[in-house]
Amino acid sequence: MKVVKADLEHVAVKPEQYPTTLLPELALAGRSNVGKSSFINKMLNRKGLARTSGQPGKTQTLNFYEINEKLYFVDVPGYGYAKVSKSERAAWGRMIEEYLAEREQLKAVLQLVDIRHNPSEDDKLMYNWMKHFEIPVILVATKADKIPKGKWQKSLAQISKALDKDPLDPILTFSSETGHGKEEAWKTITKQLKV
Ligand SMILES: Nc1nc2c(ncn2[C@@H]2O[C@H](COP(=O)(O)OP(=O)(O)OP(=O)(O)O)[C@@H](O)[C@H]2O)c(=O)[nH]1
Repeated sequence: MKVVKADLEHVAVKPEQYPTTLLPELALAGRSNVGKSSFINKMLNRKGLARTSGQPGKTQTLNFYEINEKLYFVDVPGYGYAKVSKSERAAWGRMIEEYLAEREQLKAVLQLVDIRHNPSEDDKLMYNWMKHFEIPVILVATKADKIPKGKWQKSLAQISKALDKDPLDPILTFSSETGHGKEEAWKTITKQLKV
């Protein structure tokens, strides 16, 4: 998809602050530091739109990016960041759960995992939880430039196995560094969201 317009339109911590439009939404989830902000910026051709900090755990709100007046990317705060307190973690859980479990406009979740590592317990919990709620998941293995291309398939197979991935959920490779996987990701997203 050619992105002609992309802006952060809504920042929410509760449902009253969600957009009132009926555009389809794609939520983006992943461990802190997995490369979510970099993914968003690359997909939207906008360098500084989503913050890339190198400091994990920064985003604590649901950020709605409206794209071409057709769909939203919803940036969900990264999970599995060790330094947040128990109460912060609980608040995070409630906010995310409220959104993921109840939002009508949510058509799919794009879950990012690092291609170099086996999925963490948090990755597995998140994936299983989405499957429990019957939300389609698009898995994206990030930082693909960090391992040789010859190892990609093996890593994808390992990740799929560890997550007990539903065969219907696509798994793609991506690099924000090189732009690899961008077209495929857009194809998969537009198909899933029917936009
Ligand atoms: N080599 C390489 N580095 C990447 C890639 N994607 C992200 N990074 C680096 O990984 C670090 C984390 O990236 P972010 O995009 O800030 O990660 P995030 O998931 O948004 O982090 P939080 O804000 O903590 O949720 C940064 O130093 C990025 O430059 C990639 O595809 N390749």
